[in-house]
Amino acid sequence: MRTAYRVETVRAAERELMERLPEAALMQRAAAGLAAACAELLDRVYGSRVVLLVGSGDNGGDALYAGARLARRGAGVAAVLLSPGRAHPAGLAAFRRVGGAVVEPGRAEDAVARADLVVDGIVGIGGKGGLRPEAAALARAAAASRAAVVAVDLPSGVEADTGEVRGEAVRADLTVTFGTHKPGLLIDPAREHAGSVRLVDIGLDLPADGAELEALQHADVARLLPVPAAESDKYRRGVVGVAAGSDRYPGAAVLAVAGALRGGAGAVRYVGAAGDAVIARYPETLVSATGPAKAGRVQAWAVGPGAGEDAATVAEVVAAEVPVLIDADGLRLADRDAVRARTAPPLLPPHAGEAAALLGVSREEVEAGRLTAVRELAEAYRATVLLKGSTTLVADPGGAAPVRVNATGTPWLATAGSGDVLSGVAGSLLAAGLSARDAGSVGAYLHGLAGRLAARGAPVRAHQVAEAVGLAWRDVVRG
Ligand SMILES: NC(=O)C1=CN([C@@H]2O[C@H](COP(=O)(O)OP(=O)(O)OC[C@H]3O[C@@H](n4cnc5c(N)ncnc54)[C@H](O)[C@@H]3O)[C@@H](O)[C@H]2O)[C@@H](O)CC1
Ligand SMILES: Nc1ncnc2c1ncn2[C@@H]1O[C@H](COP(=O)(O)OP(=O)(O)O)[C@@H](O)[C@H]1O
Ligand SMILES: [K+]
Repeated sequence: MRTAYRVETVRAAERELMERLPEAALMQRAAAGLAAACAELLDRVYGSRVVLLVGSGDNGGDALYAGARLARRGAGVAAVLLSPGRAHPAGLAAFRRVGGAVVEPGRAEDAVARADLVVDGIVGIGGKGGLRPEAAALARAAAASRAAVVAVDLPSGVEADTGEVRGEAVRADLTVTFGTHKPGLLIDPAREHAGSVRLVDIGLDLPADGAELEALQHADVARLLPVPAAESDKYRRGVVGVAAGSDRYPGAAVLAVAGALRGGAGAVRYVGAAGDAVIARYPETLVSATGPAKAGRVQAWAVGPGAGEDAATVAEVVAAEVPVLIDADGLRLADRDAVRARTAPPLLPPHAGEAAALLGVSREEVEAGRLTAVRELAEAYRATVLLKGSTTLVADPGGAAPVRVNATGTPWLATAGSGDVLSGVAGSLLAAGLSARDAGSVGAYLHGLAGRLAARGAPVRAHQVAEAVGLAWRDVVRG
């Protein structure tokens, strides 16, 4: 499991560790990791041109100490000091001792333009809001130059705790972060500014139950996948009910069933107007002619994809005793009070547009503040909410558990019907006995990986994503 902690938790762990260590030891650990990552990126340190962008806090201190290390290895290192009188004194002294140069005011953008590597030590976890104007000008110069950009701890200007980017921010090729990931490194739009992320262990002791975010890895997913035992039969493996599709949108039913057949349940039962289309494509489906309430034994329902205006079916599913997933048209048609009144919180997987409609805000607002949006929705609907998109987030109501983040996906998944496949996969996992939180996050993990495997860098259709879920499953199990 990969975890990310909020700034206040990082600072508390840092204080506790500093009491036991000699002065500046932590910063030296950070700088050593940072310099090593820079050296790797440069390939040849000797003779390379490195420019440090140095703010007035400890983030700038890290950059200065790392710059001193690179200078000792023969790089030509110059520092741009944003507030010359307030740069980290010991870091600056160490940098000057090895012959590091300070760039004169007025020459900074020119130096950045000619650099091989720019180290962004403007601001780290002490940052507030977007970059101030002088810093923003340097970020633009770095983006315009051919230099590689390495961010220290975080790309300057992004919000560490939320992943929001409220103004201008540095765009890095690599971010070297210390002690733990910060939420902003895993959630868009900030994640996109970070480039690839390398974590340097500086010995911080973080509380096991205090993470803000967690990201499942292959091994975590492998442990959660439902695997039939010797005594299993199709009922024990779980029957998932899919209530989807309409005369107008029969394809959504086929795609949701395609996902459900590959999500680990023992059988898929279908109710709705698209029974003929479903059975033609998937003869293994149990098609019922009734509504959900009379359809027969089901351990979980997935309702909503392509449902059109069929509010009655959605209401029957919302009233069901078993776990339910409510998606797409179902999100619009479901009665909020009935959703909130359920004993077992349902799983709701909106995309940003659907989430915006449920919250009564704009889509842009949801995309700019994904973490806030997913938490608010989970509270408003007393539901486990899976907010889809470039970084998928899964939040439980109550706010106590870390939000799960999934990054296995690819933008190729932004294709019509791929969300219907996810509904089927996650519904199937619910029927197999996973909690809403696990079904959502394991479903998103498999679906994202399936998208990647199916696309391999080219356009992909939703059906191919469903077909690749088995490949993703095997990939996870193999480790
Ligand atoms: N907390 C930890 O565990 C460790 C922290 N270290 C480093 O220390 C950093 C935190 O240092 P600080 O607390 O001194 O804070 P920072 O250096 O992150 O930021 C504070 C400085 O940034 C300026 N600033 C704030 N918002 C700005 C904006 N929007 N535009 C331009 N400038 C802005 C402030 O005026 C202040 O001078 C970490 O990010 C990391 O790089 C490491 O040295 C090792 C351990
Ligand atoms: N930029 C992106 N990067 C990664 N995954 C994405 C991106 N955009 C969309 N997706 C994924 O693609 C799927 C699209 O679902 P959805 O928007 O509901 O499509 P549809 O309604 O056509 O089925 C979701 O799983 C979502 O997370
Ligand atoms: K930084």
